[in-house]
Amino acid sequence: MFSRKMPTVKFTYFPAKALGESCRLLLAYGGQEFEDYRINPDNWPNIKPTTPFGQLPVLEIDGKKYAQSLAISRYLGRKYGLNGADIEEDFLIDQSVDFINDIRAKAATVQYESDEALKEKKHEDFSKNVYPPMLKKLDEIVKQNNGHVAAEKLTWGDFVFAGMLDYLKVMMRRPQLEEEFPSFKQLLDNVYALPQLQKYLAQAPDTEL
Ligand SMILES: N[C@@H](CCC(=O)N[C@@H](CS)C(=O)NCC(=O)O)C(=O)O
Repeated sequence: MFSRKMPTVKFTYFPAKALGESCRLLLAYGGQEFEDYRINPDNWPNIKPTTPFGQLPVLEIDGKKYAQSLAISRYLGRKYGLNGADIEEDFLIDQSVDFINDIRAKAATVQYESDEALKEKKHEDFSKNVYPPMLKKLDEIVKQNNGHVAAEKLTWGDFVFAGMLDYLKVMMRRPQLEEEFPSFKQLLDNVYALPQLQKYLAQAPDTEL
């Protein structure tokens, strides 16, 4: 009789949701026990050289390291049956996730601008000209997919959106985003109400982003 040893799983990220939360949520969804290692940012210079790309998050399964938040989310999504039914659905999930990541990247150019005057100027410009059409498009996609990012069903792409939303809200300075777009609230509810997530959510530290 073979007995399969449970893998040792560790997920390392900063003490934030941001790019890490979709992975944590997916591990919880998969019923995978894991060490939720939220590093003290003071230790980052020591940890950085041990990571595959000098960045976090990093997932470790029995010592093997997996990097890049979206690649990890896609991998866990496939592992736990949250991918598409065929390559057409997989494409639609990837397409929406890439678009969500485009929104994040735009907002990050403002958030991480070091020149304060330029930052404010950019924020004003993006709030008027960049975010509204992107958010409108995402709203259309989520409405067309009945509260999901693609394929009219729960996929790993929904976890990417749900995990990243607080980060987007802070960077875009739009705390009322779900009120502005009830479809986003529907999507969040579709993820956060999942029974598989309740144990994780009950003990996860509350972080702003
Ligand atoms: N494309 C990467 C980006 C990762 C990334 O930018 N990580 C940031 C934190 S959110 C980081 O590690 N920053 C510290 C550094 O680059 O030294 C991913 O999605 O995982």
